[in-house]
Amino acid sequence: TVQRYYQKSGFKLPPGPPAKLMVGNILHVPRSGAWHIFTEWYRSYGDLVYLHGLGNKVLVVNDIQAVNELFEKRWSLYSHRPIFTVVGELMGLDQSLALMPYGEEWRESRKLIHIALNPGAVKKYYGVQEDIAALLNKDLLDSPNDFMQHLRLMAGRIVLLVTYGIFAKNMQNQYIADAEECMGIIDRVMIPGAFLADLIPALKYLPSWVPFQKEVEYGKRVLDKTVQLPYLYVKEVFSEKIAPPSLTKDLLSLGKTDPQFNHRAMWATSTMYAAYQTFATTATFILAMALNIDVQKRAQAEIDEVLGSDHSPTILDAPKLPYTMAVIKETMRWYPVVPLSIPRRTAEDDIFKGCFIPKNTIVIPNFWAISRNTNDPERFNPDRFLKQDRSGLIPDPSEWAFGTGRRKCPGRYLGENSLIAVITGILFAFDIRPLEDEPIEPKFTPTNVSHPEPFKCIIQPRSQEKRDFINTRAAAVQMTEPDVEQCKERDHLGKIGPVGPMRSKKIAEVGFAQMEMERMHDRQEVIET
Ligand code: HEM
Repeated sequence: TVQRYYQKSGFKLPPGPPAKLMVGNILHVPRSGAWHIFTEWYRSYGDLVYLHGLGNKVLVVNDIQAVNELFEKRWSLYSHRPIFTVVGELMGLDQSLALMPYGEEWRESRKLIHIALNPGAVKKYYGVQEDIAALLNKDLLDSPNDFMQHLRLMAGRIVLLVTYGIFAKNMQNQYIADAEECMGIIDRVMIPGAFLADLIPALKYLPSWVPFQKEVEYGKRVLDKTVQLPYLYVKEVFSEKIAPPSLTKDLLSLGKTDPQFNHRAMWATSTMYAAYQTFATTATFILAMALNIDVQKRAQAEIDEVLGSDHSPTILDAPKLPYTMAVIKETMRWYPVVPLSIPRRTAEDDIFKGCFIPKNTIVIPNFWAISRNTNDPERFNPDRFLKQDRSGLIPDPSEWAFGTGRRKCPGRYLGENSLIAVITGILFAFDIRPLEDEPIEPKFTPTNVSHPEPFKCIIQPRSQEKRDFINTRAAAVQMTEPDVEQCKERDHLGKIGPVGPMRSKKIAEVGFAQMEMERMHDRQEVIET
């Protein structure tokens, strides 16, 4: 079909690596960490790289101007999401705002989430974010070697507090544990092509008897729990008039009771997966600081000079700390944690830069290539964001690392504030350095949200005074975890029935297709090597 349209339109498809054999070149893309190979292809083929195979069409866009032109100016064509057969259709995640197709339901859900996440509304969470940053510092003081775990808890705590008003004492908190499990699954399966059923949706109807179906069932169960339980908890305490401030409380206060609203509100508030991005960015920051002591010292000197040593930074101090803010921007540029964003899908055929882009093409903005499009890209250099004349320089990551156009990240203000609270708080209190006998080799996970692989470094309070300060500040935080018994699945599940429309009855039949395609994939590799 592509060929026919292409001939009819008289325009060429964008360039790309040649399709090979039956399965085409999509299967040549590593199933994860694809941004590296995409960026190599960018160097060979240019801003637009086209891949196709098995009836799938993928356009990788490697240039920020081109991404803006498509997603902002041509939003009506470029605001759909791909159909993720496995994680979306089969597990049910296509009911969430992030994967929903563009349209009325998406608009209504986005309006709801905007109530709590717009630039004005997020101000009411400054205190919560600063308190969580203070608790993080206390955890880093008590067990610095577990810093990755502490960053995870910090990120989960912020999203849980903002969306549901629930404080989590530790990672064993039921909601955090469910969300972690859920995010692990999403991360593994959300890369297009991670499951071959995503490439060949029709195969989900083939008969099957193998483990893939179990993964789908399991994923769906975990997703249901993660979405339902905290929402239902807030509903319960809201009816008792004891719900603390939160996005869910704001929505329940609208007084709508119809099942459609309930369903929409529950899915709109289920943004726990967003905690992963905050965790990934702060972990990247720790890594960058351990590798760039001079940058760290300069930011600490700025914080000391502007704020003195007995006043921990607040989010409102950000404008007074330009170098520290440049460190945050450079962290987001040096390693963009969502290197391929969340892809889009074309609603209709289009012509762009003299090339034909067919309807239903998956469009992937390659943030990784964009982040490398600057002088000496591997060097961690915050100064690149301080130059007076920024023309010709890489744009500020807040203009691209959260996406662009109508589906740009609605959590960006909240996310940026979390980064400010946490990063300035750590720089204020701690020195970070590598172990003397164990140099750090930076490695990142090849997952959809990519973060540093575990590494070792020393995180120490900068002085006895700072140590005392960390303890006093953390002791001042007044938060308690709600009764865990109320979080238990048995209290809530089943009260409102299935979370969404009934899913395909053929779920049980996907496995065989998956296995068959895996075998084809393996065979393909054998043929090529
Ligand atoms: C450092 C933190 C974060 C980064 C780097 C980030 C990045 C992104 C990116 C790249 C997208 C895709 C946008 C596009 O298609 O153009 C996105 C979407 C989204 N983000 Fe974030 N995000 C962050 C934090 C958050 C937070 C804290 C929340 C909510 C509490 C959130 C909620 C969402 C939602 C709901 C979407 C889907 C929007 C839609 O499809 O309409 N994000 N984010």
